[in-house]
Amino acid sequence: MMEELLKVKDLCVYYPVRSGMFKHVNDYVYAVDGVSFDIKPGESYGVIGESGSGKSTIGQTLVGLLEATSGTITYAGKDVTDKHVRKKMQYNKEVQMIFQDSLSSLNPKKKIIDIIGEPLKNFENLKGVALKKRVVELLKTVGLDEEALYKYPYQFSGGQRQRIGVARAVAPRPKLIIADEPVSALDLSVQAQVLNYMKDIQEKYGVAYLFISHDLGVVHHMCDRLAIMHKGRFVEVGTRDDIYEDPLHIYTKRLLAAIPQTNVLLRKKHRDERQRLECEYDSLKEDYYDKNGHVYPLEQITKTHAVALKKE
Ligand SMILES: Nc1ncnc2c1ncn2[C@@H]1O[C@H](COP(=O)(O)OP(=O)(O)OP(=O)(O)O)[C@@H](O)[C@H]1O
Repeated sequence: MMEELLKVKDLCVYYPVRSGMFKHVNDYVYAVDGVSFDIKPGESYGVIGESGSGKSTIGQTLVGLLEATSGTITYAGKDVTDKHVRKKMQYNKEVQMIFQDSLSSLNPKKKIIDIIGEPLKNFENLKGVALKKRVVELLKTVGLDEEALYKYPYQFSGGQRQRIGVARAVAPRPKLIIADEPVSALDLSVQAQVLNYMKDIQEKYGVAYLFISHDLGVVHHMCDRLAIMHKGRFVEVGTRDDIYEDPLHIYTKRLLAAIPQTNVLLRKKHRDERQRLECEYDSLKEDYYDKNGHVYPLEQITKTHAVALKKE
C-alpha cells in the first residue's frame, strides 16, 4: 500500500483573543479543532468550506506560518510538528505554498528571474547561466516566455502573476504544494488556464496538492479526495464521487444545493430542495439526525460510518 506523504492527526489551531489594558488572553478562536487527514504522493486532496471555516489556518500551519496548538503533523514518516525538526530536514524545500493574492505574495521590488530563482539559489545553489536556464524552463511550464525574466510583478495580469506564483512554488521540486484559493481572484476563463497548468505540473513532476477552496467546481476538477470543513472541523470526508454524487452530511448537501441550476426545467425543483435543506439546517444545533433517527455528530462523517450506522 502506498505510504502517506503527509499525515495530520487531531490538529488544533486556536487563536488567542486578548483584551483589557494588559492584553490578557481571555478567550480563543477555535479556528481548527481536531482535524485529521492524509495525503498520498502525487494525490490532490481538497478542503472545501465557507469563509471562516478554518481552511487557510490549516494551510498556514502546514507551511509553518502558524504553530499548531495541539495534534501532530507527520511528513514522509517523520513528526514535523516542531519547527526545529522541520528546519533540520528538507521539509521547507519539499512543501511549498501558492497564495490567493499573487500581487502581495510576489515581492514587488524583485524581477521575475530573482523571484523564481530565489529557491533555486537557496536550495540548489544554482547561479548564472544554469539558474537562468532553469527559470526559463519553469516559465515555459506555465506558458510564459523568456521576455518575462527581467520584468516586475506589476507588469503582468492577475492570471500571469498567479502562473508566476505556481512556477515559483514548483522551482525547488517540491513533493507537496499547498494551494490556498489559488484561482479565486481570477476570471473564470483564466481560472481554467491556471488550473490546467497546475494539472500539467502534477503529471510532469508527480507533485501532490492540498487544494484549499470555497469553490465546489474547482475542487471537483482538481481533487481525487476531499473534506468538507465547517467551523474548524471536517464534517464529511470521502472520494470525489462519494461527496458529489452521494453527500451524507446536511452541510455538504446544503453546499452542493447552492450551486446554481442551469437547466431551466429543474430550477424550481432545485429551489424547493434548497429551501428544504436550509430549513433543516437551521433547525439543527450541534448534531444532525437523519430520517431514521441516527445521530451524525457535527464531526467527520464517512461513507463507512454511515453504512455502519444503517446496519445497526
Ligand atoms: N490572526 C487571527 N486572530 C484571531 N482569529 C483569527 C485570526 N486569523 C483567522 N482568525 C479566525 O479563525 C477562523 C478561521 O479563519 P481562516 O482564515 O482559517 O478561515 P478560511 O476558511 O480560510 O476563510 P477565508 O476563506 O475567508 O480565508 C475565522 O473565524 C477567523 O476569523
